Amino acid sequence: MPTSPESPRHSEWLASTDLPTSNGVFAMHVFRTTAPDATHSHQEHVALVYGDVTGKAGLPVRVHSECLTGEVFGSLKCDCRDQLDMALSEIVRLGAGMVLYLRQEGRGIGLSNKVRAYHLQSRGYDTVDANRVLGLPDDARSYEVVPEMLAHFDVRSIRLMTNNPDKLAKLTALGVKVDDCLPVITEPNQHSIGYIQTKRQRMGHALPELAEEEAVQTR
Ligand SMILES: Nc1nc2c(ncn2[C@@H]2O[C@H](COP(=O)(O)OP(=O)(O)OP(=O)(O)O)[C@@H](O)[C@H]2O)c(=O)[nH]1
Ligand SMILES: [Zn+2]
Repeated sequence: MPTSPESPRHSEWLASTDLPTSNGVFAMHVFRTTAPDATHSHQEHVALVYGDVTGKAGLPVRVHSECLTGEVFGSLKCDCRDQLDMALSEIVRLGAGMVLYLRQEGRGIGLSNKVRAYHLQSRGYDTVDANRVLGLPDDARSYEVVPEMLAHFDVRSIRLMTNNPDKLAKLTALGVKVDDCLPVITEPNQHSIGYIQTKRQRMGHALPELAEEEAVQTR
């Protein structure tokens, strides 16, 4: 997936190191958004790479958006951390792949807006309507850095680890060659089941219909 020499670059490679993790040893590469007009400019994004990916076609790739509340604090309101863990262990099982970790907190609306949306959700709004009440888009993410990150490793095509058809459409529109999608389906708990149902019902995610009693009970 070469980026054309005429197209503006949105990112640059900055640094890399080996990173031993509970799933195995990954190579961590840091990129920075550079284009002045790019959404979330000057953010540092990460490619977490496992195995030999150079020149590969059909490489398993998870394009993952930052979630401080779930991934750092263990919030049970979403499935982001479970999806990240699932993607990392699946990539290791498959022998090669990468997670592109993009700093687009709260589907791109930022941390404070996401916390405002959570406050509205505690008053009964779902995740889509909470954003709308705040005058924000349902999904403000952009993925311009993705083809450039993939081109850095000369990745030819990917198997996209997602349930989200909008993410697939946006990546394809940017020239990313997606051979197929690999589902990333997690087990809901009583705090996340409404959020996961909203993804299915209002955002078109390819997820199974769930009954409330299927949620894992937590404290
Ligand atoms: N605005 C908003 N963002 C949320 C909420 N819960 C999680 N997020 C953010 O949603 C992003 C993850 O998006 P999802 O739609 O869950 O998943 P996805 O990556 O688009 O889809 P998959 O690839 O199938 O996982 C992360 O940036 C989270 O911070 C919420 O209630 N409101
Ligand atoms: Zn989350």
